[in-house]
Amino acid sequence: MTIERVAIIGLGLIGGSIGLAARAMQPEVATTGWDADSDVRARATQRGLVGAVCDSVADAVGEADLVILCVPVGAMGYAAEAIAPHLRPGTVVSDVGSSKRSVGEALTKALPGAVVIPAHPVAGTEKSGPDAGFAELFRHRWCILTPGKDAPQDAIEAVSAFWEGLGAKVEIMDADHHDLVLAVTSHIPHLIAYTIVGTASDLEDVTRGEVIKYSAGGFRDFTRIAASNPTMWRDVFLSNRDAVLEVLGRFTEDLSLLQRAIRNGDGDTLFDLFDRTRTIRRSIIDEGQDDARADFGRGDH
Ligand SMILES: NC(=O)c1ccc[n+]([C@@H]2O[C@H](COP(=O)([O-])OP(=O)(O)OC[C@H]3O[C@@H](n4cnc5c(N)ncnc54)[C@H](O)[C@@H]3O)[C@@H](O)[C@H]2O)c1
Ligand SMILES: O=C(O)C(=O)C[C@]1(C(=O)O)C=C[C@@H](O)C=C1
Repeated sequence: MTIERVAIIGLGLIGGSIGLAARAMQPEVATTGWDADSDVRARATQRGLVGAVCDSVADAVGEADLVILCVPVGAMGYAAEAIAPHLRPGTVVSDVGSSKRSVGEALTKALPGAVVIPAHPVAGTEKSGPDAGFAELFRHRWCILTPGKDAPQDAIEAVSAFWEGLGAKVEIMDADHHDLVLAVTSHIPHLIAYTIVGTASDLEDVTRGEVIKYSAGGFRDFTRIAASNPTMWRDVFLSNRDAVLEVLGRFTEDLSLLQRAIRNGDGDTLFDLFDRTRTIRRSIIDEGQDDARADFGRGDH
């Protein structure tokens, strides 16, 4: 199948970035969009996030070959129910949710008989809303597709080609495996950042303002992550509960080992871990996974 018309539901950071990227890199594809928030629709029109920002969800999706739901994970089921009566036969429905098992189930339930190809672009920033999107967001970044085993191959290929056309690299994965991997690489790191910034803030009285005053280094990096969208991340943790709790259990065990090493003056344990993690950081840089962040200034502001 060929994708000639794409509808984007939710015109915040990710939906807006898809629209801008498609308009810049696949100008032959017509883009429509809709957002539940009228202020977002107005701003999306001003910024030209999609070719046409529609006044109704029906107008946005009615002619689409591909509809991409770009709303918080907890709203995916509602968004799918809203588009369901307006889809024509053959339209492929996808999403960009950060967790995949529960979203896939919600979409399949709300859209019986429709072709559903869940997706997750592993690219983003701590910003949100219609002003946050930019066309280069997905360049050189992974987009993971988690189609069910009965998903038609031509739809998988069409969605893959669309993402590759936005500059992304595509990988196919089982939804449960995705949720475990992303719990390790994305969800727990965000939880750790939220925790340390919250703990530091609670200690403000003890340190008499010095937490903020001297937050030039590592702590500042944590505050960027901890500034991420609260609605989005609440939904991610509630939707990926099992994998997050499993990884969190392992993490707290490892933290306890470090606690014991510090108490016992066991420098070898500390050094061995820090040496190993430095190697991991270097291998990530060598694989070029930091290129896009460096190129497009997504880091510290
Ligand atoms: N932010 C990231 O770094 C990142 C990266 C990859 C994937 N994601 C996923 O992308 C999705 C969107 O995240 P975002 O960062 O673009 O959020 P965002 O807050 O920037 O945008 C979400 C938009 O969805 C709209 N919306 C909410 N409910 C809706 C509904 N029922 N119908 C229509 N519009 C609705 C909101 O008004 C908002 O404009 C989430 O599922 C998130 O897990 C985010
Ligand atoms: O770079 C960031 O700020 C992000 O948080 C992006 C990030 C990530 O953890 O890597 C966040 C959530 C997504 O689902 C995908 C990407």
